[in-house]
Amino acid sequence: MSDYIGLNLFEMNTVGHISHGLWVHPENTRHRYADLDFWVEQAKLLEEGLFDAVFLADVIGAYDGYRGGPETAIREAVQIPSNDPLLVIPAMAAATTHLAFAATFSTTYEPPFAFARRASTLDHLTKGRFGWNVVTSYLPNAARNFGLDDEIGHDDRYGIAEEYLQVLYKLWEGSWDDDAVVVDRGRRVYTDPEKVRAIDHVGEHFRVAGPHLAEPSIQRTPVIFQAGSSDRGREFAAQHAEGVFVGGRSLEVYRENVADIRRRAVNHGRRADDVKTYASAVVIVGRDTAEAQEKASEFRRLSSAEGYLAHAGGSGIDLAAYSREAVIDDVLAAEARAGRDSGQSGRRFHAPGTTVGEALDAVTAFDRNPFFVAGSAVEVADALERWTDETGLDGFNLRQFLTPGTAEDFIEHVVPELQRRGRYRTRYEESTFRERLFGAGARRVPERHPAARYRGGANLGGAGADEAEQRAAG
Ligand SMILES: Cc1cc2nc3c(=O)[nH]c(=O)nc-3n(C[C@H](O)[C@H](O)[C@H](O)COP(=O)(O)O)c2cc1C
Repeated sequence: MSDYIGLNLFEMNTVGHISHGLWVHPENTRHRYADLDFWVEQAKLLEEGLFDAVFLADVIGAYDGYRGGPETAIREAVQIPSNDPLLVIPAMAAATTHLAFAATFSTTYEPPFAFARRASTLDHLTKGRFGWNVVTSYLPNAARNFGLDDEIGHDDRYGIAEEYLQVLYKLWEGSWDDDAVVVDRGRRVYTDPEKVRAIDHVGEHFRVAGPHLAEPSIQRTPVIFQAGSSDRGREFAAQHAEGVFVGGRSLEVYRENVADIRRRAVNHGRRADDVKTYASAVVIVGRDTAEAQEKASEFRRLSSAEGYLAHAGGSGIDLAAYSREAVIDDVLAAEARAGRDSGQSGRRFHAPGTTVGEALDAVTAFDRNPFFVAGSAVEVADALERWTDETGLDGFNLRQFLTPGTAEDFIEHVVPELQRRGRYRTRYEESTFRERLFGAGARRVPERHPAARYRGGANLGGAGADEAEQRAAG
């Protein structure tokens, strides 16, 4: 593990991502999210601050579970209005040379072929600085936007995601040889057809002929991120992810979850350090403790409890509809009986025995996050060091209160402090995303990653071969 603490800015192409209500703050510029200059300015700032990456979340539906409709989310700008995360990346890439870009895209609703090409295009345009956060989506409204009456069941969504990745790996890794493009003007051969092949994938969910339309990009497979917290989600992450967002109620639980994901990765034939682990960092920094605390009070005052409730209700469970004394476990059991998927919300709403009232307070209070620091640069750096050293985490996704204020403050105050301690880079070295995480030369996934088995056109064809192998592996 590198001594450097990894740092991504947690973003979304929207007004209100996770700090609800703060768009009203006079210094917040979130209302500019639809202006390309907003993204270019941010990218330049983050590159000055030597960040690893900007990480773009995404959802493809409205949060309509709270009070029976989307009105609160719409009024409070809770992830709506929102724009496509992929489309702002080329502009940010053109304004920078090192900063990487991880964007979220769902495996549940759009078939894989078009996304394979979009991702390859982004990896080309960013010169190997593209990463993909694989999600299966959790909003019931998203299902209705894509022709379904309701969400596909949680584990079935992961089943689809497995096959989705198989198709992508075949296209990215197996369809074109590295030396396929020859650009031989004399012989009039642009690409050698012998070195480009169909994938002829026939599976339970997808039939994709190929060949891939994009030629090999620098990384081929983008750096894969994942944030699953269920058992199924962790297994998926352990097989595929190179960066994992870990959650937990306390430092100790983070430590267990980091160890758990590494153990699972090893069980899948990977190395423990093939997976980088990240936590959300909720940081408010000031020139001194008092200034930081003052900012925190102001953020508390401007926060929107309704916005947080609309966000929490997006999974289809409206906690506010229950009495404060009700116990979460009973609520989730009742919701499950009513056919609603309570897995994700259940984990979000915390420990067994928690009441609805306690959960509502936690959901609406940013300072209940296990990693919350409002303090001086020294205090913030102390906390970042302690957490990485005591949990095995590799880095953090910095949550924004103000744009660009949160990142500016962090870069002005915390970055130099971490650099003094030898815990933060003083210049970029490698500029592809995977090399930034795994060192010089690691542009492509390693041999032990499941994408590598399609290299050179091996193992293409139906999904049957993969399934037989998985069964044999137990
Ligand atoms: C830091 C972080 C970022 C996430 N970003 C997104 C996102 O942008 N879009 C999305 O649909 N889900 C997102 N999720 C939800 C996860 O993909 C996942 O569904 C959730 O953690 C529950 O895990 P499970 O799917 O294994 O039940 C995120 C989760 C975390 C912890």
